[in-house]
Amino acid sequence: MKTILTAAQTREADRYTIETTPIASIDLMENASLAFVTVFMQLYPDKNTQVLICCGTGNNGGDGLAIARLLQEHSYDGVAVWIARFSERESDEFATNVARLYNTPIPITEFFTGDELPAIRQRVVIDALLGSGLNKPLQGDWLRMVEHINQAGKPIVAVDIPTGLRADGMLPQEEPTIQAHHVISFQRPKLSFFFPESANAVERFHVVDIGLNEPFIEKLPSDFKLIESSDIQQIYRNRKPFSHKGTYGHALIIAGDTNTLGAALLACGACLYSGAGLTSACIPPTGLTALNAHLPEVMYCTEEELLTMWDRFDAIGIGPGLGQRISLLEDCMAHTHKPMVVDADALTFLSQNKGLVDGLPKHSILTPHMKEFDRLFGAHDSWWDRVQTAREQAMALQLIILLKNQYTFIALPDGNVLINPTGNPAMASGGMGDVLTGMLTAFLAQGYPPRDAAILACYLHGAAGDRLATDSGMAVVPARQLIQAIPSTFGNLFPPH
Ligand SMILES: NC(=O)C1=CN([C@@H]2O[C@H](COP(=O)(O)OP(=O)(O)OC[C@H]3O[C@@H](n4cnc5c(N)ncnc54)[C@H](OP(=O)(O)O)[C@@H]3O)[C@@H](O)[C@H]2O)[C@@H](O)CC1
Ligand SMILES: Nc1ncnc2c1ncn2[C@@H]1O[C@H](COP(=O)(O)OP(=O)(O)O)[C@@H](O)[C@H]1O
Ligand SMILES: [K+]
Repeated sequence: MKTILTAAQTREADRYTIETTPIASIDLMENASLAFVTVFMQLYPDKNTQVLICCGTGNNGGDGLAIARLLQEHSYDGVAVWIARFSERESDEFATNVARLYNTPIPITEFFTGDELPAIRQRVVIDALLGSGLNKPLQGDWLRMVEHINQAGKPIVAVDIPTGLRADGMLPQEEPTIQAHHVISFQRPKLSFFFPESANAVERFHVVDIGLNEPFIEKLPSDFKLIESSDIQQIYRNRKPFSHKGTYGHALIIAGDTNTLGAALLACGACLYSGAGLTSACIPPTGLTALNAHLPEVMYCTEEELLTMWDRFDAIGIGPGLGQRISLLEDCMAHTHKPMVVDADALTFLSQNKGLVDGLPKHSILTPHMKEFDRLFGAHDSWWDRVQTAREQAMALQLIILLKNQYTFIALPDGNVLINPTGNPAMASGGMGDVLTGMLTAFLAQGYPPRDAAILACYLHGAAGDRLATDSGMAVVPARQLIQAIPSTFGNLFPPH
């Protein structure tokens, strides 16, 4: 897992690296600029691309100047530089890079307060106006320049962070920023990239290693950790020789009502395809034919039969499409003390009966989307506040709260908040959450501790969606199709020995 840093911690890591390694600040800037250029050249391999690099006079601007020089050295002949001279101050590294740039043929135009800004004719703009040194909202000439660049309608590639965007997670809704198509960020993604309020500023981000001291970074205190594929490799257990269905647990999905049976089928399908040894479905009798037709591997269980069967299940997932059958949640809580997965209608029921939340088995996994979360824990104006509440409630209630979004936040009882990096907007369609519930239940049934089950399910759910969107070119990924992609996603990540 990678620790996500605040802007202040990044400066600390910067300082520490310079003090303890034989590398000068200007060379660190050169590393960063080289790393930027490597990714930029993959994005825009045509060396005839006309590129305008807009620089401030701090270190972000210093990066921009070095990038201009490096692109020119790589035979990009149409590079031009603008320098925004709206501040008296310039950093030492900026000054060094200006001097270096004057030894090249690259045209440089400087703009002072009130200067008119010419039309932008280049094909791509690199934004190196302000970086993580931002300490107030944009205004005056800075704001005018940022709006001018956005209005040019050209693809923008931001250096480290789009100008105007705060690095940390607390983001006011209305602050103007550069609207970047790509952000090439140094060493770590900024925390703000994972919050929906940054959607206008960041379309896609890439992270490049610039050589900051990793052991130092990983010791810095942070509540936020980014899940990586190596975590999944560590957690996931391949299926064993001589194992049988009993090895992989018996999962129960309590879901569906007369008109919402699809949700139950999706959750059961996901549970089956995620490797539960046995899957049982407690659905209404009207759904039996559909269950047999669509998922013959899944067993049916009536509400009455449940009364004598609770002990047979290794894990229970409850809620998708449960509708009027919601009293089953209380039955379930009365009879099982194992961590369970609580989703959808079961969450709504909890928000109407808040006293019940305390009675959930410890380390149960709650999977609210934004609206379900706010119904349960109160309205929130920003995602930062919502994530803070998730963190506090996960600790107070000793539950795992999966706050679902493009980047799902996994708030753990120990106060850590894990961020899942996989998934994409092709997955934004009904039933996707039901699939996640099925996956979570399957991993609990297979004996993964709840924290590991949460990490595995979120990561693989998103990774399956990414495979379909990226490798198979699907613009929209229906939930049913995602289920079918689960086994091959496992297979690709963990090839059998
Ligand atoms: N850390 C690393 O690992 C490495 C970092 N590197 C690079 O350094 C970048 C950070 O550089 P930085 O600290 O010089 O700040 P930067 O963003 O250029 O701002 C400059 C000055 O602008 C000002 N200012 C602030 N807000 C403002 C506003 N709204 N409107 C107007 N002015 C505003 C403020 O000065 P003040 O106004 O407070 O005097 C601030 O000091 C980082 O993003 C990365 O690109 C790499 O080179 C290599 C290694
Ligand atoms: N833009 C997106 N990028 C990645 N994942 C997404 C995106 N939109 C939705 N998802 C995922 O799809 C699921 C949606 O859950 P939910 O809203 O409960 O769906 P439903 O109730 O229709 O089953 C979540 O796991 C969420 O992370
Ligand atoms: K920038």
